[in-house]
Order: sequence, then C-alpha cells, then structure tokens
Amino acid sequence: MAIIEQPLRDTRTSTGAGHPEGADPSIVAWVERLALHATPDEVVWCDGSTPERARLIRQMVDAGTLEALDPELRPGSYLARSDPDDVARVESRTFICSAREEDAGPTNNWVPPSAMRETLHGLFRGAMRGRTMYVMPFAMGPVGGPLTRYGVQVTDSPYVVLSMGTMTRMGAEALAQIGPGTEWVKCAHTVGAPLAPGQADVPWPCNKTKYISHFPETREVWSYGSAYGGNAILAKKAFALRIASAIGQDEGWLAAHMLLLKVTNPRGRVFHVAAAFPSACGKTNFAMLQPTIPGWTVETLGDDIAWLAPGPDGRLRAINPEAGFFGVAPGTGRGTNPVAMDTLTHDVVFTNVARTDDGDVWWEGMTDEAPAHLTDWLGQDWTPASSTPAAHPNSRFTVAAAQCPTISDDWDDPAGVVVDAVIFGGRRATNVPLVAQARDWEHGVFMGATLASERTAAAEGTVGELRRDPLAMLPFCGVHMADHWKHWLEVGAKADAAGGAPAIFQVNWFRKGADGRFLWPGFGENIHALAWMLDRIEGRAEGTASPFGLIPAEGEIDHAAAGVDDATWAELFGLDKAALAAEADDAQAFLDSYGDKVPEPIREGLARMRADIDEL
Ligand SMILES: Nc1nc2c(ncn2[C@@H]2O[C@H](COP(=O)(O)OP(=O)(O)OP(=O)(O)O)[C@@H](O)[C@H]2O)c(=O)[nH]1
Ligand SMILES: O=C([O-])CC(=O)C(=O)O
Ligand SMILES: [Mn+2]
Repeated sequence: MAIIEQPLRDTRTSTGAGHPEGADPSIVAWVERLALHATPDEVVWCDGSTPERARLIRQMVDAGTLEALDPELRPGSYLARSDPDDVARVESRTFICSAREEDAGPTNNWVPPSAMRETLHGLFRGAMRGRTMYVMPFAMGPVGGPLTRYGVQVTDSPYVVLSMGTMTRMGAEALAQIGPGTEWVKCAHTVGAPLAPGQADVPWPCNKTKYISHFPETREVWSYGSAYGGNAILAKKAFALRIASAIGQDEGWLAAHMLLLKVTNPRGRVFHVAAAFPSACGKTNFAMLQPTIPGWTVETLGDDIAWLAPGPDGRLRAINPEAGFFGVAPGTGRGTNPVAMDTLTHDVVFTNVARTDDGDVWWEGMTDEAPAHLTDWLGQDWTPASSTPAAHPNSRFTVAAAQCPTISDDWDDPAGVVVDAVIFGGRRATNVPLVAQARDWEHGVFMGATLASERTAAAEGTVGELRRDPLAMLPFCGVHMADHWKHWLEVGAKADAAGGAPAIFQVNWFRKGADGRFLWPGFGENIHALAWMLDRIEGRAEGTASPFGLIPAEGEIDHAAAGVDDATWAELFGLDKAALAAEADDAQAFLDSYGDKVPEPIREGLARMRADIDEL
C-alpha cells in the first residue's frame, strides 16, 4: 500500500528542528532507517526536560490515556487504565534470538535471528502510521559512571515515554555520553496500532499480536504490540536484565533481578545487601523495610535490578541502574509499606488501580476497609459487594526513586556500593525455612539456581503454581541459564580470591500453616531475619546446620518480639523428611533438564542436601 511507504513528513526535536546537535551519527542513522520503515507522522527527540514531561501529560489527558487525580489529594499524579488484555508481561511472547539456540537455552523461547528479523520487519512496516515516534536516549546508572550503560529507545507510546523518563536517566545528558565507539543498546518499540487518516485513536492502543524479542549478540530489543511495563519500558527487564546478562557474561559482571539496600546496625556498622526475589515476591517491600527492632535503620538504593561488578579492589560492587520504581500497588498500605505510601504522595503515574469518587486512588490492601464506591480498573462501578478486585492484581505505580523518603545517600554513587550479602527468596507455602545461610558462594549459587516460587500476577499464567525460578531470573535471562550459573560461580570465585565474595542467604516470608495463613508477619518484622544474617557476617551468631545450610540457633532470633509464638516459630523451620525428599527429586529433575551443562558445584549442592535429608 502506497500510504505505508510514504516518506517521513517531518523530522524535528521537541523544540523545533532536526535531530539534536551532537547526536551520534550511529543513532541518527538508526532512527532514520526505523522512521522510514515504521512511517510515523513525525519524529520527536526527547530531551527529558520538565516542560517535555508536562506536554506529554497534557496530551495524554486530552487523549484519555491519563486521568488527572485530585491535585489536592495527589498532586501531579495520574491514573492510566490499560487495555484489559495488556496488563502484565507476556512470557510466552518473549523471545531470545541468539545466533545459536544453545545460547538461549531451554528456559527461553528461541527463534533464529533471521526469522525473527523477517517477522519484525513485516510487523514494524508502517506500524507507527498516524503516530509520533519518540526517540529517547537513556543511561542505565548514573550518567558518566564506570558501570553505566547507554541505550536509545524509540516508541510510539507517550505513556512509555513518561515511564522511561521516570525509570531511567533519559534525555540530553545521556545522549551527550554516546559518542563514537560507545556501545548503546537499540530498543525499538511500537504498540502496533497504526492509524488510518481520520481514524480515531483509543486511550490505550496495543495489538493482540505481541513480540518481545531480544538479540543478545547485537544488543537489540524489538518490542511489538504491548504498552505494559516490562513489555514496553525496554530499559528495564529487556535491557537491564536480558541484554545485560549477555553483556555481563562477556565482560565479567552480573545483571541481577535484585533490590539493593543499606542497613546500619545498632553498633553503627553499615552493610549493603542485594536480594533477588521473583516478580511480586517482595523486593520493593524489602528495599523499603522499616525495622521493628530499635537501633536498626534500612535505607533504599534500588527495588528491582542491580548490576554487580568487581571493583578496582576485586570486591563485588553494585549499582541500581534504574532511576525509578515500577512497583506493585496491591498489598501496599500504611501497615505493610509506609515508606512506599510516603513515596506515592505526589507525581506518580498509577496504572490499573481503582479510582475513588473524590479523585484519588485505591487498591486492595491500601486500607483495611474498601471505600463504599469506586471506579474499578476497568472503569466500571465497584462496591465492596463486587466479586472482582477493584484494582488489577498487577496494578502498578511509577515513581522517581529520588522521591522515596528512605532513599540512601549512596543510591546514585557512580562507583556503586560494596555488596556484603546476597539473598535469594521465593514465595513458598511449604518446606523452605524463614532464613538460612549458604555454606559458601558455591552452595549459595546452588540455592539460587534451584530457587522455586509460586507464580504471581506479574506475568500471564496460573497464579499460585510452583515453578523453579533460578536466581529469580527465569523470565529475564538472556543467555543459557546453566551458562549463567557457571558465570555466577566464576564471578564469585574471583571475588573470593580478591578478599571476600558476599555471604549468600535464602529467605522465605511466605510459608503457610495448615489454615492457609502466612506463619510469618513479614514486612517490618523481616528485620529479624536480616539482623541474623548480618550478625552471622559479624560473627555474632553461630547458626545450626540444616539441609538448607545454617539456620538460626535457639535464641539467636527473638521471635516473640516479632509476635511469633514458639509453635509457629518451629513450623517456620519445620523439616518434613518425605516432603523434602520430594523437593530434592524435583530439583534433580529440574537440573537434569539442563543435561551436562549443570556446573559440578551445583550438582554437589544437591547431593549434599539429599545426604542431609536422608539423615533426618
Ligand atoms: N506476607 C507478606 N507479603 C509480602 C511481604 N513483602 C511483600 N509482600 C507482598 O507481596 C506483593 C509483592 O511485593 P513487592 O515488594 O511489590 O514485590 P516485588 O518483588 O517488588 O515485585 P516486582 O516489582 O513485580 O518485581 C505485595 O502484595 C506485597 O504486599 C512479606 O514480607 N510478607
Ligand atoms: O516488568 C514488569 O512488567 C513488572 C516487573 O517489575 C516484573 O514483572 O518483575
Ligand atoms: Mn517491585
């Protein structure tokens, strides 16, 4: 069709003419090629400025994509309702297109790069017709920092521009860092909803067909058909985890699905902790933990992604490559996460939460009692008698990290922070104890590699189903998972040789009793587990051996202070021999699915666990 091939009408920046001065020719050429192919009506280079943000918001309010919340109650804040079919990551439509299938591994959907390129070429042709193509240069990490990486995302979704502006350091400063020879990740995104001349737009354009495609070798992401979170904010899961895991493997560092926090104990000693929990399993909450034990303070560095790299002294240092939080709304309330509530008082974009009659937001768990009337995430009337949730279970807030009252003064230190402890955790109703310490780095990587968790609403699929989620990276690993384990072992061995790899722990806040209720109060009380871990590092706690590694010895955690009685405490560490044997069998089958690629220390970890279970 002629109209699809029509040339670009207008190329201008948000302030007027041409691409920004100094834009690297490699970016300009890529953008021009894409624009000629996707045929947007115009191309706008984003500078990341406040007026630009204000313009985008105004435009989205006019288009019905955003609803302004009451400026008295929630200043500068907006509500977006997505298409009901575009509410979460789509793992079945997420592809790793490495040159060789074996580099994607059994946990990823693989399509040969040539075939995927052909598919995408077809889909992107004319895909932006009737829309604006925005060009967003961005930095992952503090601009100019030694661990920082750069990317450029194009998108035809203003909602994605707004999100990228919060989640990354986006705009002119990032662009200025990309010069000849700077590696930058190409992130191409379209909602896949071209508009014919005169055709009316919808508030949340998207397409039933979705492709979230990654080319690890050439450091590219191509995303089609969705505007939702991890499918569309390509700096986040796509770049900072999937592409970065491939870059890290080449360069000797780790891209991890981890929050990052700083904790100071009553004696004034400071620790930095990185923790990997699968999606919707407590990272944001743990990063904002308000300790219930006097004398401890926790500060926040990041809530979702950490890059861990050997520093000049060989010890592992970490940065949070992001600049904002894309957090789960349901369950967030004054009682559970007051820090998040204080972060969300202004300048927030909420997606798929409910709206109150006075122009504020609400979601399940924000308050004990629901308001008498709401407009639900679908835009329908809702009352407490309604049978469906008012907010979508994967409804989210997007907010700047700098707005968090517990943000740490070193959160944007370009050199990163030395990591003292690494934690793996999942959502496990049974078997897995509240807290355990790995015997050493290798045992810790075994713990991480065999991590399992019940599925959540963060991705399509059956909520509650148990699945192995190695290193909490199952949906986010851009390389063969077993190669990734090997890489973890190698990075740890080097850090050990340089004077000490972080100690590794495993936690489980989600164990349930026979009545189906959580045994552990969680949230602020999680400090009890964290304090024990740091006591272990300081040599103030001994621990006692278990099949999971060292668990707290009698009296090392004051569980009564957490409101947990002796019987419940025993249940939190209960060892059911038959269930654990079945667990080990399941882990075995899982490892066997990787054949002979499983590194020996991981097999040994399981063999040791089996032997320990046999002795129970
Ligand atoms: N019972 C219990 N629930 C928790 C705890 N921590 C978090 N949650 C709940 O788990 C859900 C997800 O928590 P988040 O902290 O948003 O999880 P996340 O890992 O940041 O999720 P993503 O942003 O999807 O990666 C929320 O509904 C929380 O209220 C805890 O310690 N105990
Ligand atoms: O990526 C997303 O859509 C949301 C998120 O943080 C996750 O699922 O872990
Ligand atoms: Mn989170």
